[in-house]
This record gives sequence, structure tokens and C-alpha cells, in this order.
Amino acid sequence: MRANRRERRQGQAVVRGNLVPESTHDQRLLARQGSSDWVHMDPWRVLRIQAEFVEGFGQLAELPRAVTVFGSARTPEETPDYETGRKLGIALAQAGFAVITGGGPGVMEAANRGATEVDGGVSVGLGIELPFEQRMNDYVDLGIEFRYFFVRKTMFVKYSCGFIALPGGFGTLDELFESLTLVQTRKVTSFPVVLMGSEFWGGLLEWIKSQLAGTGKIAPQDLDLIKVTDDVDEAVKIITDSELHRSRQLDEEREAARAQVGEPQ
Ligand SMILES: CC(C)=CCNc1ncnc2c1ncn2[C@@H]1O[C@H](COP(=O)(O)O)[C@@H](O)[C@H]1O
Repeated sequence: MRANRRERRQGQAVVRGNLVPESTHDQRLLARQGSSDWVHMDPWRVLRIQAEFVEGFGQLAELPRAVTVFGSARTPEETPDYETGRKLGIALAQAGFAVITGGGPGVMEAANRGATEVDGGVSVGLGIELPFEQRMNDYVDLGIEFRYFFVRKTMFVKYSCGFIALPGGFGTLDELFESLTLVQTRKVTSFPVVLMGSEFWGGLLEWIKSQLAGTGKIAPQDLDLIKVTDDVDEAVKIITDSELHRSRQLDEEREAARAQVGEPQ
């Protein structure tokens, strides 16, 4: 044991010698003036991240069952993809699903717009802080802005029972492959991933088949995780069928558990 070393307990940590700071956390907290650099430090960021989770969970807890629609932020109005997005928003809302998007322009706006065109439709935008000026599209009824992509992604997954991706760029591909990985690794179950636009997605699907499945980077059955369609109603049906399957599965599991334990007296 080295004698005469200064020691300070800091919550769960102990620091000694040169690592003991000149002031305590409380002193720094209560100091009226001083540098604001700490606002940009990791421990503080953790609290901000936590706050984003709390806010997101709180705002979305009472959302009806929902579907997340991904797609390009750059799709102009009056294009076939925008129209598909809008019709998809309408069909999902008519089927009783809230529509969640990234809250931005393009396909996101189209799907939010469709949802607002249905009586009782619920249109949600989970926006992201970007380095350039960007506002939530006008068709979002419940909007939450996130600083962190990963917190926002958690919300997409936690509060929806399926993803539908329209043609898009890096952002859409990122969200698509993240959701496929979650399904493949069974982090989420009975979670359909639907691609709309067979022409747009065709090349990628061919490559996935020949290169990923063909060289054993994914299992052949992983190909079944992706459903492709050009038809809005079919996209919605894939989601509703999976929901039915999920509730039947839950009923069966509950029934089996009840049979094991016996009915309550
Ligand atoms: C015009 C422009 C670039 C606006 C960006 N504004 C955005 N606002 C909200 N979410 C976004 C935005 N850009 C990308 N994303 C996310 O990434 C996806 C679209 O990215 P991309 O355009 O396919 O790559 C969306 O589903 C969305 O979740």
C-alpha cells in the first residue's frame, strides 16, 4: 500500500493521487459561474440520452398498434413513390394502424399525409436533429424530435408491429438492414419487413440472393424475412396476417401456461 496518497470517493468510483480533482461534483454543480464545457461531456450526454428514452417511452406508450414506414427524404410530391406512400398511409390508417415515420419530407411526408386523410387516423413523426435546418412535415400529429439516431430507432422498433420500406437512400437502407438484423437474431419476433417497389428493390434482392445466401453469409431461410410487393393492400395484409399469427401464438402460449399451472380457483 502506498502511503500518503490522496483519495476521493466519487459515487461508485475511488480515485487516488493525481486523479483526485481540485473540486467535487457538488461544488461544480453548485458553482454559479465557470466553464460550460461539461455540457458536452459524456456523463452529461448519458443523461440526455436517458431523457430522450423517457420522453419517447412516455409519449408513445398509449399509441395504438402501429406500423413504421421508411423511405427517401428526397421523393418529390407528384411522383409515383409519393403517391404510393400516401395510399399506404391511408390503407394502414383504415386498417387501424397508427403510421410512424421519420417525420421528414418525401416518402415520410406522404405516409403521414395519408394517415391524416382517414377519420381517426394517427400520424406520428419521430424526427432527428440534423446539421441543416429541417422541420417536421405538416402532416405529423404527434411529433417527437430526437438528438440520437439510436434512441429514435429503438422507438421505431418498440412501437411498431412491422416495417414497410419504400424506395430510399442510405437512411432507408440503414433502417431496413437494422430491422432485418433484429428479426434474424430474434430480438423481435413476428415482425414483418415489407419492401414496396419490386423494380427498385429487385437488383438488391438479386445480390442478396446470389452473394449473401449464395456464399453462405445468410441462411437460405433468411431470404423469407423480406417480403416484396407493389400493391399497397397486399403490404397491409402481410402486416395484419402477421398480427393475427402473433395474437394466435400468444393465445396458445397463454393456454399452454394455464394448462400447466391449472385454472385459478
Ligand atoms: C432532404 C433531406 C436530406 C432531409 C433529411 N431529413 C430527414 N428527416 C427525417 N428523417 C430522415 C431524414 N433523412 C433521413 N432520414 C431517415 O432516413 C430515412 C430516409 O433516408 P434516405 O433519404 O433514404 O437516405 C427515413 O426513413 C428517415 O428515418
